[in-house]
Amino acid sequence: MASQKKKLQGLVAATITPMTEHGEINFSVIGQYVDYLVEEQGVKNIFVNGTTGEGLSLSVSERRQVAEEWMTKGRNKLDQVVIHVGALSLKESQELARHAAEIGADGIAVIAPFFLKPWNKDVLINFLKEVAAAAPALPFYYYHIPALTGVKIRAEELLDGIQEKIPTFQGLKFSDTDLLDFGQCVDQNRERQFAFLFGVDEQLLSALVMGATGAVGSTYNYLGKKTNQMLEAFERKDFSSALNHQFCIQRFINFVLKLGFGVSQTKAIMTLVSGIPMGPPRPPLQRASREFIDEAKARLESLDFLSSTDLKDRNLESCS
Ligand SMILES: CC(=O)N[C@@H]([C@@H](O)[C@H](O)[C@H](O)CO)[C@@H](O)CC(=O)C(=O)O
Repeated sequence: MASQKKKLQGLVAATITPMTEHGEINFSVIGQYVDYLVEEQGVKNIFVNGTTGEGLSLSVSERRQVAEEWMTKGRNKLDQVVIHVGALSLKESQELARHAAEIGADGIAVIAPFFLKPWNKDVLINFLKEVAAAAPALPFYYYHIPALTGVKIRAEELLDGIQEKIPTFQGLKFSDTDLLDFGQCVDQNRERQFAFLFGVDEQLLSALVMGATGAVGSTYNYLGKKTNQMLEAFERKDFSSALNHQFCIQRFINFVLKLGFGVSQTKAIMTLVSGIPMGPPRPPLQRASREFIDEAKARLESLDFLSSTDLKDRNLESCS
């Protein structure tokens, strides 16, 4: 059985994997990155080697090293470190799960295999169960991201009876816009202590209303502070403020989505906002264009999401 850890809640930053200009992992900035998340963004939980972390573009050896570095640098600073160990190969996934347990991670998450795909719920559960069994003391999270995996098995269906099959099952990371599916996951499991972690940052407020217990996302790397203000407003039932915060966040995400937004752009924005070099993404992804960076920077400034000192006076639509 999974050891009784504190339930994962609040914001969880889906960490970026920093890289050098030569495409190697830049371990040297991870310590600084931890401090930035904790001190500047108020985010103390991380999700390592997921989509944003380009986990599936790294070798198994690199994934192990990245996980170790976050564990080492996060010790006594972070609350929880969840490692994504999903892979196409069950063996690799199990190796990564065992490794996560060895280094003292707080949980593991797994996406559905996306090349030779599971064709129904039972087949998917069997795969997940084999991975979870490799780390029997670690809380297990299913990472539902159908737009990227192409595995469209509804999360509601998957959760039905999952704990009987996977005793360490602890929660769901739901990266999809289907709030009916998400709401039903919460509604049908009310008596269980699952974590329901929403993964579409621009819609988080709606998911909170549906019962999300936390959120995992890329924007919490640099909009964590802002999103925490929304969570606090929601907590004190100040829904009007919570909505203002969400709209503000939406203004930015909507803007970059229209320009074309993904992991490469997240790396560029994080570099801009934190000052920590995140480097380029790994091919096949291409680095964000100069035009994107300039436009995103101007938008961040106009929304007051960049801590430039001289901008306050000419702020047009400040979100602070
Ligand atoms: C498809 C995707 O990358 N979704 C992001 C969101 O945080 C997303 O960037 C954000 O909502 C903006 O659309 C996360 O759900 C991904 C994530 O948590 C991860 O990196 O594992």
